[in-house]
Formats: sequence, C-alpha cells, structure tokens
Amino acid sequence: MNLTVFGIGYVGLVQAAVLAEVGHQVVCVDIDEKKVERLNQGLIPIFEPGLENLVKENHAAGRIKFTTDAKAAVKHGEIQMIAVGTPPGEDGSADLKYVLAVAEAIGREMEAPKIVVGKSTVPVGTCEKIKARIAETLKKRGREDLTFDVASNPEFLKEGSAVADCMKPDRIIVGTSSEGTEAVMRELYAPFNRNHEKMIVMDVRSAEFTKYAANCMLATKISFMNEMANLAEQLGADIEEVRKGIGSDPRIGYHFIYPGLGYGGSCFPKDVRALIKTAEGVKFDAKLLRAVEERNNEQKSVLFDKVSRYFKGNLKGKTFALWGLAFKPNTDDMREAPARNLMEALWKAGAKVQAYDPEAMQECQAIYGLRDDLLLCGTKEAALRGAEALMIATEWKSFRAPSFDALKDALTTPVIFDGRNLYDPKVIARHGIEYHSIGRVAA
Ligand SMILES: NC(=O)C1=CN([C@@H]2O[C@H](COP(=O)(O)OP(=O)(O)OC[C@H]3O[C@@H](n4cnc5c(N)ncnc54)[C@H](O)[C@@H]3O)[C@@H](O)[C@H]2O)C=CC1
Ligand SMILES: O=C(O)[C@H]1O[C@H](OP(=O)(O)OP(=O)(O)OC[C@H]2O[C@@H](n3ccc(=O)[nH]c3=O)[C@H](O)[C@@H]2O)[C@H](O)[C@@H](O)[C@@H]1O
Repeated sequence: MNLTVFGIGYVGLVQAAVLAEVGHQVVCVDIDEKKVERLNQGLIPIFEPGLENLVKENHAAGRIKFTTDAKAAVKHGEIQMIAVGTPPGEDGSADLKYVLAVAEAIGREMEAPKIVVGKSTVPVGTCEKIKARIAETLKKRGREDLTFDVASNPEFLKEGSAVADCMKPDRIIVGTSSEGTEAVMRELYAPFNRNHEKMIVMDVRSAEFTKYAANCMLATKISFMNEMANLAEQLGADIEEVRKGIGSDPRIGYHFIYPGLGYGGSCFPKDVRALIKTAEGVKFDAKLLRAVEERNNEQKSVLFDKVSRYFKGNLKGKTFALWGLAFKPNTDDMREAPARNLMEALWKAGAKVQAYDPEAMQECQAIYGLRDDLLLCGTKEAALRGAEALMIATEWKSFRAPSFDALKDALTTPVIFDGRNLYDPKVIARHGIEYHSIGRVAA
C-alpha cells in the first residue's frame, strides 16, 4: 500500500521503517529540513535498537523515502498518517498546533480521496478537529467534492524497544465507525495480525481515550510502587522483596512495578498532565491522576535528598559520579529524565557532576552545553575517578555488575546512591561500600 507519514520522530520513523519492511511504500515528510537531509544521507537522528539497519535497508530498496515536500507526500499515500509531536502547552494540556498544521497541509494538497490516520497521542475529540480543519481547507479551495475519513490509531511502542514493539504489537487499536476505513486499516496491518487477532476496532473517541488510559494506568502503577517504596523505608521493609511478593499475584504481575526516581520520558509526564486537563475541561476532578503526578514530582528528588542528608547539606565544591542520563535504558532520550532533576539539584547546591551514559552523552551536551560543573566522561570508570560518591539514575545493563573493589578505590567516600535498586545490599556491604537505594534499609 502507499502510505504517507507526517513527522519523522520516534513514532513516525519507527512505524514507517517497520511498515516499509513488510512491503508497504512509505513516504515520510517532516518540516525539519536538516533531519530529512541527514536521513537521505543515511544518518539516523535517534538511537533505537535495530532502527539504523532497518531504515538503511528499506531506504536503499526504495520502500521508504524522506522529504520536506508536503505536496508530493500527500499525493503519494492512500493513507496519511499523522505522527507529529503533541507537546504540553503552557497549562499542561496537549498542544495540537502541529497536528492541525498537518491537517491543513493535507486539505491544501489532496487531489484524491484519503484516509487520514491519527497516530499521535491526542485528547478525545481531536480527530473531529482534524476532520473539521481538512474540511475547512477544502472548502476554501472550492474542493468539497474530495472525500476523506479520519481514523484514530494510537501508538503503544516503548522507546528502547520501539522496533520490536512495532514488529510484534500486543494490540492494534483502530478507532473508526466506517467499514471502508476499517478494511483499509486491516490491509495495512495484516502482516502484523497473522498469529492471532490483534486489531481492536472501536469508535474514534474510545480509541483516543484508550491511549491516555493505558499510559495513565502504567504511570499509576509506578507512582503506587514509589509510594510503597518510600513507606517501606520508614517501616524497615525491603521494597524489592515486596515487589517480588506482590508481582507473583497474576492479577498484579511483575511488569511496571519497579520503584525508582519517578517516571520520565516524553510521554507519561505529559500524558498524565494532559488527561488531568481534559478532565478539568469537563469539570471532572481527576483526583487519582493528580496524586500520581504529585508523587512522581516528589520522587524525582528522593535521591538528591538522600545525598544531601548523608553529607549534612554540605555539597558545595564536592564532585559526584553519575551513571545514567537517559530517562530509561536503550535510548538516548533525556526528555524529563530523572537524571536531569538530579544534576540540576546538585549544581544548585554547588556540586559538580562527572557523568557517563552509554548513548545519551551527545544529547546531554546538546541540552546543557559546556559548563564547569559538568564533565562528560568516556567510560563509567572514568566518571568515578576522584568523585566523592556514585549515583545511579538509569538501569543500563552495563551498570549491573561493576567491579566493586575498583569502584571503592576510585571514590573518595565509598558510598553508592542507587535510584534503580540495581544491587544486592549484602553484596555491596561485603565490599565495604555503603549503599543507599530506593525503599530498602541499608544492610
Ligand atoms: N516517543 C514515544 O515513545 C511515543 C510517542 N507517542 C506519541 O507520538 C507523537 C509523536 O511523538 P515523537 O515521535 O516522540 O515526537 P518527536 O518530537 O520525536 O517527532 C515529531 C516530529 O514531527 C515533526 N513535525 C512537526 N510539525 C510537522 C509538520 N507540520 N509536518 C511534518 N512534520 C512535522 C517534527 O519536526 C519532528 O521531527 C506524540 O503525540 C507522542 O505522544 C506515542 C507512543 C510512543
Ligand atoms: O506513549 C508513549 O510514548 C509510550 O510511553 C511509555 O513508553 P516509554 O515512555 O518509552 O518508556 P517506559 O518503559 O514506559 O518507561 C517510562 C518511564 O517509567 C519508568 N518506569 C518504568 C517501569 C517501572 O516499573 N518503573 C519505572 O520507574 C522508566 O524508568 C521511565 O522513566 C509506554 O510504556 C508506551 O506503551 C507508550 O507508547
């Protein structure tokens, strides 16, 4: 099938590459000229396991193309997929300016019937706004004869496993009340729907809401566990034992109950906030979601508070090693990363940071530039040299079994503040290192 994808970000690029891989002809369009130019030179703008080869192979085979030319792009696709950003506006609600600009472009350029698919995460009612914007634009052109439909098809990929998630989706949500549109969507996703039925078709509004409900449910699980962790610490219980204990109940499950430094990334924080705002819009008080957000905001400072308490508030002039900058492993994305809150709090207190991350160093440099209180180190060992203590903000695999003896030798004060509970407190104690983690009492 011929498909056009608007927005070459985490979602647009990964979906486009995966859909091209199964044989669809995909044209990706973005307003970012540099991004498009670099992609055409074979340079992939984000780190995502498996993405680089997938894009390069499909580009070489001519199944995926990158352009800034909206006219040519709109002409290409029977399906027009909108995968542009929906960042938070000033009040926290989703800003739809990019989505509606795409709707306008489609209305301006289309010359044949189209099926427009909303892939971006958008508040309930947005597909109706997209429809209205396209219709308005067609009216201005005097082309009301051109027919189109708008369906919702939210994305559930996770950064760090985005390619795998799209190749083997748990479910494909399609919001449409049109049999014709449903048939086209079934054809598009047929290669991913072979093993068993994964497509769940529903009305447009329910599909839009399903996306927010899913993200808010996951965010709730995390905030719940962080609350339990903080309480466990006060009660002398070990949250890691509790996690295994409750996870063994299949009604709870082991997934998404890791305590830590609060959820980050480009989606949970913004989507929880956006749904609170949507609720306010219909005079509904989303009490639970407000608590989820509040707990998350507080959680982002728990590690700094532990460090500050340990050093009796005297952090000025001290240098700390930090392992992990990305908001989660296997990505270079630092949007709303807990490491950022941690670094910024340390800097405010007059401390310096020696940081290492396997993928996010360039991103960190781009965000913070050159500064005296930040040293980006080439290895995790280099980050330790001469540092007072170690802090861990991301659970990269390469952090899981370090040489504790070397670590002890490198640090001025042999103490680890672990925001991801990577180690067994007893093992650390055996190496003569002090260990502070989340929701556990030090051994
Ligand atoms: N990042 C993620 O893991 C996931 C994101 N989502 C949702 O998908 C949407 C996109 O997110 P990301 O891919 O992370 O965004 P992103 O910020 O990585 O990429 C968005 C792209 O859209 C482009 N763009 C903006 N206006 C445009 C226009 N008029 N025409 C063409 N391109 C335009 C931007 O230049 C940028 O390259 C958001 O609504 C997000 O909530 C959904 C599931 C997962
Ligand atoms: O809408 C989106 O953008 C996406 O948001 C999340 O994906 P993502 O943000 O990429 O990453 P997650 O693995 O969900 O992690 C989000 C945050 O929660 C934290 N987390 C996750 C799991 C856990 O048990 N504990 C925990 O603190 C992570 O460290 C990270 O900061 C969802 O998992 C995806 O299904 C969704 O498509």
